[in-house]
Amino acid sequence: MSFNRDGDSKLKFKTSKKLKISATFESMNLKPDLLRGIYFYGFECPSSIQSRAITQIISGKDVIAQAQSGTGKTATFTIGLLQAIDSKSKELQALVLSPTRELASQSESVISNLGDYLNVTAHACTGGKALQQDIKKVSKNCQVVSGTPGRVLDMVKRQILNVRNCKILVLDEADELLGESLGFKQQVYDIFTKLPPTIQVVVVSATMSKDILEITKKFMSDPVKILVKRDEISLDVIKQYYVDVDKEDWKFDTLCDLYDSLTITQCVIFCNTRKKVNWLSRKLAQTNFSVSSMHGDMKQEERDQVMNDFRSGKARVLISTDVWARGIDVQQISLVINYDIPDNLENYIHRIGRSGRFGRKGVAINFITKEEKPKLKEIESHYKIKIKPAPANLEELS
Ligand SMILES: Nc1ncnc2c1ncn2[C@@H]1O[C@H](COP(=O)(O)OP(=O)(O)OP(=O)(O)O)[C@@H](O)[C@H]1O
Repeated sequence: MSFNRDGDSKLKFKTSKKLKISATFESMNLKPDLLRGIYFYGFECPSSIQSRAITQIISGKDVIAQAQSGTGKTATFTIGLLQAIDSKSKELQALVLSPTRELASQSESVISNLGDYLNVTAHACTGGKALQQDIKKVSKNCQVVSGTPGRVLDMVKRQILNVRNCKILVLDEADELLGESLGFKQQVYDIFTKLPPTIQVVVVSATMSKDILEITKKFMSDPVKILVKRDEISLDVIKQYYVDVDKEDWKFDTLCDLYDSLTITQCVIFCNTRKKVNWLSRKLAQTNFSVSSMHGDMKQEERDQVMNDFRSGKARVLISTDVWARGIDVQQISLVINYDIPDNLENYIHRIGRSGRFGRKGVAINFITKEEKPKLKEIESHYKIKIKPAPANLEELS
């Protein structure tokens, strides 16, 4: 009933010394059209990770960039790779890998937007869609690919994706891509072996265990490291609570009591299995509560529809599995509910990080049965945080 520990209490890996901090985007010596793209996108000042990591990426070094969820890691690697793109060459020059299709598409959209004035050509290569569409897109003019490992590897093996001039590889949510649980590790290695030996590697995540850092030694050379201590990973802007539900059966009633607060802005409810997501959505629908749901067993068209509805605000409450835990950026989410406590320590941080984006306020509520109590304690001691009991009047939370 407890989490796997990585034994990283004596962290050997440390943030590199004397890192230059750029207080403004102007001071980063970016291409004028890239700078225009950044301002047009609405960014004024770089975040902490952006002011440290972008110039390191631009210098061509391998970089490990860890920063809390919602603090702008996507723009960090995007600005770095866009600066490296040679606009005269129409060949693939940058490859971004992500663990989910939705995240790969989201990153493609950020790359295309920030690179708009550079006329960058980017494409999302993700599973669940006809390969034919990808072939068409990447065969003529595609400078950046953002994809999931399975689809990208397939395209590289079939020589649809020509990687011979690829200069930079980004592993987003790197600890998930390089961990043992989802089976991406081998695919990522296989892709890596096909890339030019001079490839620059950038790895990014909010969570980075010692084991993962150890693995990066195999394919990164003397990387610049920007790391976050464990007790600083959890964001202060996200208030964390638990509700003692004692028995599993009581979770549903607690959720129904909360429903009005869920719909004030937007909310994500996490369950640990696809089956439970289906069960909970059905049960809420029967009780006349309007909810959407998404998990990895659904058809891609359905997943796309749910994403569109949720991003547009048409759907306000989303029930999902950990397929939604990482990276997805919807600024209006102010509440995350862990209907079940997640199965690993990292995903706790990623799940609650769907709220509290870029300094906004967020609330996370954990439903805890007697059996789940030890897991909550472990989360508290691992991240050195205190998760308080939710106030009796849950309205007070928002
Ligand atoms: N410099 C900036 N100024 C204003 N907003 C920013 C800036 N950088 C990023 N943002 C916004 O902050 C939000 C979160 O950024 P992003 O999704 O890159 O976070 P992240 O660190 O990758 O999070 P996660 O760990 O969840 O993947 C986005 O909506 C993004 O547009």
